[in-house]
Amino acid sequence: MEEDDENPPLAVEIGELGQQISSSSELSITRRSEDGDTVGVTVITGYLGSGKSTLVNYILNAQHGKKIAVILNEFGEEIGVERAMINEGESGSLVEEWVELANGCVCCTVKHSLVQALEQLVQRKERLDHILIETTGLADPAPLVSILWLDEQLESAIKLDSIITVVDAKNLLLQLDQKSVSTSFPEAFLQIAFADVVILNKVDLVSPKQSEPLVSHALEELEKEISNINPLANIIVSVRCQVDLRKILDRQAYDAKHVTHLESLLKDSDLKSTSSRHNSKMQTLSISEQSHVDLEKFRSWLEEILWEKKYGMDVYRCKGILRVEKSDQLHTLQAVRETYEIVPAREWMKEEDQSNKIVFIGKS
Ligand SMILES: Nc1nc2c(ncn2[C@@H]2O[C@H](COP(=O)(O)OP(=O)(O)OP(=O)(O)O)[C@@H](O)[C@H]2O)c(=O)[nH]1
Repeated sequence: MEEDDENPPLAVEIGELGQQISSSSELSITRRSEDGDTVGVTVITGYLGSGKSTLVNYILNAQHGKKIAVILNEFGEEIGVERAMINEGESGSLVEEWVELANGCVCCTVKHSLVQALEQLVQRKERLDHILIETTGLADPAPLVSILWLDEQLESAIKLDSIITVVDAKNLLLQLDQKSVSTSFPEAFLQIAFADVVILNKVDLVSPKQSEPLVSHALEELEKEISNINPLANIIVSVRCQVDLRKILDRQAYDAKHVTHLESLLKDSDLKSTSSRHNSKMQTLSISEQSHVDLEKFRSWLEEILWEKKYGMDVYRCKGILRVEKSDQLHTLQAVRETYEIVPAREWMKEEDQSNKIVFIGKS
């Protein structure tokens, strides 16, 4: 990139490779912007070639009036290839600011770099509304989540907004059937299991020579397969990732005070436990229980499951709504792997079903 004296590109120096951050408490992203707002971070994951870059480009070029920065991380690329791009909002014009992420996979080797890149972007917060992180080959977003999903009390300047998984409609079933080398599941499973939103992309390539009813049947099957893996994810069907941005940005999927992400739990009084036909070990377990829970006992029980794997369960994702003893507040439960949070969200409404509802997504 050419340097221009008057308007030099902002290249962000990133820390050394291999510097690991083991817990979110070591992080230093604690500055709050002057107006007190936090910047939402959306993690975009998905199988090779599913359409992640297409989505990022679509978001950057859309006329949404938001200033959005993107951090790109491509495993195995040369250092210097990656960049952060910022959409200047109103005009929709792109300003490229280069954030050079060191070579490596976000989930293991460049966490520190990522944190620094985020800090650099947040420092210039007055110009930013949202940050996208596009990842490649990220089978397990849990470590990333532990970086981004910070407690509000830490006064973080950034906030995990949601995890979006882009899925290739033509190849999904093949990808689910693939043998995995590094984990006990093909990575396509894990990416869907962790997603808050699944974009079922490339639907134009699903049986294009067949008649319309057959195509919609094929799509229904795909949606069913995704729901079997993760019944809590919102599924959006797309061609070239042209989606309604209101459905993917500002989801606030991890914001305890924002319970819309748990709408499906509230609505669905009859959640079913499921398992994917492609890998019978990947399961969803749903619990619905009317009695109030003792919060301390509940925490111990949950910690036994998440931390001690007491019942042999390996939980990737868990969401729930709790009816807590001696409280008129609906409490929300969120867990990603071992990290969990239970927070009072709002008062129960008289007309709603005041049951505890919990969904576990995982193994065994
Ligand atoms: N036919 C069709 N092609 C698409 C669609 N979406 C994306 N593509 C094409 O699929 C190819 C891969 O898309 P990318 O956006 O680069 O996918 P990616 O997930 O970023 O790929 P990697 O970075 O390699 O993981 C490109 O040639 C896109 O133009 C779609 O909905 N339909």
